[in-house]
Amino acid sequence: MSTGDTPKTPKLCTECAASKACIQRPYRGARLCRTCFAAALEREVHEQIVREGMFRAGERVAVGVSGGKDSAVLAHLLRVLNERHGYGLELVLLAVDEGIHGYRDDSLEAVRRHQQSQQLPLRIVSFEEMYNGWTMDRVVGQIGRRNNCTFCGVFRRQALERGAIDASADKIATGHNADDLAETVLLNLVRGDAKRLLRCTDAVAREPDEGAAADGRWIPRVKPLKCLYEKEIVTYAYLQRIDYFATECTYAPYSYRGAAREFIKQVETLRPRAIRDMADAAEQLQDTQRRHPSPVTGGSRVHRCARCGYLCSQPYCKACVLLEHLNEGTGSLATRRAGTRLGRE
Ligand SMILES: Nc1ncnc2c1ncn2[C@@H]1O[C@H](COP(=O)(O)OP(=O)(O)OP(=O)(O)O)[C@@H](O)[C@H]1O
Repeated sequence: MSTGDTPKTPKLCTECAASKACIQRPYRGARLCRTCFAAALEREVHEQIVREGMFRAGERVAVGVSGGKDSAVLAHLLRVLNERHGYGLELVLLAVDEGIHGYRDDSLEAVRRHQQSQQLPLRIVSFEEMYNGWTMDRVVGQIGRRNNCTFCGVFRRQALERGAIDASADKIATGHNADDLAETVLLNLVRGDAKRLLRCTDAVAREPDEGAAADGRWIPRVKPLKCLYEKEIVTYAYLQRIDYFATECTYAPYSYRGAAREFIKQVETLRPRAIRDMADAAEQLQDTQRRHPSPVTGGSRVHRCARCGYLCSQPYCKACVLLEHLNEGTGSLATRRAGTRLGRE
């Protein structure tokens, strides 16, 4: 046999030193086998939940599910950990139908399959019902493909909030992972939004954000998967045979976030730690700001939107401003003016 044909010895798991490693963890570099990896990931998410004091016994938690990998894994993990560690939570799946034909209708099928496999109650709310017939397909029909993600993000945030209130939930859990957080840090940086930069990596939202409250209630949001890399979530889903909808949103290629994602993926290939380090840097800045508060990054005054009553930092909330523009046929101007005042008022 020539040297070129020498079979490679499989790398063994650094934890048990017995089985073949299936993944190299991007942050600390450990190579783990299937069993040790799944155990480590579940332990880390549990530790994160406990460390951050994410939940209290008896709470009803609305798990935001889109049919994608992150929220499918989140729903699975919360159910498993809730049973294993006796958190005492009541879990309910909450899906928002943004009205994107050929994307959300298919991914909602995956959500319905998750409901069956997880045996959890499911609630679906839609843009069409909440925003007077404005599905994302209609929004794009008016404003085109550029900037439509702004509408989707603002409306979805409020839709999740309203759905959670209808479900009498105490918390909203989302499947944001470390890659999502790194993208958000970068986007806030390039937008020059120092306030959001400091709080965008919180595992538990500490204060209400735009659109994040109604009827005097504020439902805190939690991100139990914030330290996991996308690659780890995909591997875990594969190992646990969690099925999910893998197609990208029809409108994603035109988004600003898409550019940030590509950049971060490139950086990750050179330095895998970079993803977690970006979020850690934002957290360190936040710690410094708490010790030495500055007017630039301090909390903004929050009050009720004069139209719908949701909390906002401007006279009207962003959802109302965007909706008003759509109704007047000036949606493409809206992203420049969102958060200021309504056209006629
Ligand atoms: N249509 C939706 N309905 C309910 N929750 C949603 C919806 N879209 C997103 N979310 C929540 O917000 C999180 C982050 O959403 P994002 O748009 O970044 O999708 P993602 O990173 O592809 O996540 P996923 O893999 O779960 O789709 C999701 O994990 C989920 O918890």
